[in-house]
Amino acid sequence: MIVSLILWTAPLLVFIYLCNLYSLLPSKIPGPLLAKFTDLHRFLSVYRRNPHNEQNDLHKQYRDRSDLVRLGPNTVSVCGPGYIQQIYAIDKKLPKSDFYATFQNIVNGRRAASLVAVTDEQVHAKMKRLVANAYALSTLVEFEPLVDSTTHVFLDVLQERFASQKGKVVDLGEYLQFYAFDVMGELTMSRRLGFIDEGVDVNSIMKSIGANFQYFSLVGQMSWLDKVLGKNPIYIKYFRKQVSSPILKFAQQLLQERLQELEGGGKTEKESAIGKPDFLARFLQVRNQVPGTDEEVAPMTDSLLLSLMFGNINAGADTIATTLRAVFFYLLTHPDTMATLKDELNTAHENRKMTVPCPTWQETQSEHLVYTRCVIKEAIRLWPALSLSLERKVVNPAGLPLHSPDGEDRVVLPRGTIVGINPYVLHRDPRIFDPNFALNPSHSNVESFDPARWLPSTSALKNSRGNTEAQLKVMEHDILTFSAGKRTCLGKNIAMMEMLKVVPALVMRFPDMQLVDTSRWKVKNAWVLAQTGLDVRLKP
Ligand code: HEM
Repeated sequence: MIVSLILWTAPLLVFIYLCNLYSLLPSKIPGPLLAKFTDLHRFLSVYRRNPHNEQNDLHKQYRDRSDLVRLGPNTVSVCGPGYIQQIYAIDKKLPKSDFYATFQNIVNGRRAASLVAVTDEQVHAKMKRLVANAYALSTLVEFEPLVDSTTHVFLDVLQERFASQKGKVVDLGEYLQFYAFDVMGELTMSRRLGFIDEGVDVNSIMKSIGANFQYFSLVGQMSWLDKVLGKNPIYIKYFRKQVSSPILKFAQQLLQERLQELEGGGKTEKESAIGKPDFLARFLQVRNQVPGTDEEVAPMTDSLLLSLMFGNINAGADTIATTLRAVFFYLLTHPDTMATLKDELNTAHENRKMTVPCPTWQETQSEHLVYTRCVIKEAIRLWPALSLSLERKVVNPAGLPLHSPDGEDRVVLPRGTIVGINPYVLHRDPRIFDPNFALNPSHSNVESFDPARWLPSTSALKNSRGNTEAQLKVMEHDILTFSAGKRTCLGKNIAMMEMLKVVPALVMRFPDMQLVDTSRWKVKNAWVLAQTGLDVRLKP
């Protein structure tokens, strides 16, 4: 009996011993037992589509011992005040992990990485130099009319199809996604993708992007899997379509049309091709200006143009849709917050401080819409659209030193470690987002939706929580929804503008909207923290 027990357990012990050798991490970093030996732990967590909550629970469980939690043999999740700088600051020079490489597209048999997915930092720097201007704050004013026009169509369609019939229910979550995709189509290539008008997922574009996120978020946990599956050279050579995604096909078709205008057309066509206020025109202008031989920038090839267009829609549509769904779910389940918001919007409108239905970007930044900004800020805190660890790889042979805020807990993560912060988890750390936590640790409100936490102590609003400027600054600095450092979201300003326009527009147009049934609200994390079941009566 004892012999057979030894025979059975010996291979297991050898396996555990070998795995431990493979693991690079200092043993003092706590975490689940399985994560010590294999990435299967994090793979299964994403497979269950609930890694945000599971990782949040792990950090809560181990917080007394460490701000670091082991998610795999060489993967660490970090949560605590002050770590964003220690990991994402530009001088840390940590490249993105192979998780992102799985997100790279295949165009004509070759990898075509979008800005988000490129892992070679030199290639990224060259690409970014080419296009950063197109995303600058100064271009917002030019993009504004494109957002406004789509918002007007959106409101009219909702009115006509749903609000005009008392009691009719709309899947607002789905329509917010139609809206977000159409705005990105308009901004990128001056063409709505047709979702709002048709009221359906045209050419299954949304479905296909959703399926990509589901696949990549999963294989990204064991990135070698992608090399034997989707990026397998034999599969790519013999079985994969030249251009696989419907949105890539659509973008390719529009790119060809625009290139024909530019190359074959007369003077006016050329001017129109390059003079449009969209991203594609800006990218084409760059192509006209920058000679392809300059070593500091990447040549603007057709394939790069396509990747940039695709990247915009991929990065900017589902993220905004998810955030807008969260905003409306929170508003509709928090009547007091909704009432305060309506009050602010009505007062601003009556005092001619806000254009209706869409406030201008300038108006959204004014003191008259301070609570509106707090609502969005609180939604992106509790519901960061991308809710997996934003992984980076330690490449410095000396490793990456990390220390707790008081400097007492110090660790050096060895070269080869994958380290990251999950915004969903960080944003629930009461040490950062509940300034009263130190005084009253058993009554933290960090998990509740409370826009007033962002109001300064000087605010005249009656429900101000009275946070000091210094406390607010700490909170602002630890918001990671749009990432940080040199890989920060380039579309952040555009995203904020879009949300700060459409939320007031919807609330003003449909002030009596009601949630039909909260039990249909379901959440699945495929990197995008997507929800379904936001059924609403716009006119009860
Ligand atoms: C609520 C909306 C959005 C959220 C939450 C969001 C979030 C993010 C995050 C977290 C990253 C970095 C990922 C990482 O570090 O691993 C990122 C990158 C990026 N986003 Fe966004 N995004 C949003 C909207 C947009 C929009 C509207 C656009 C385009 C107009 C856009 C374009 C990009 C691009 C180009 C990058 C890559 C930047 C680089 O690596 O240099 N995003 N976004």
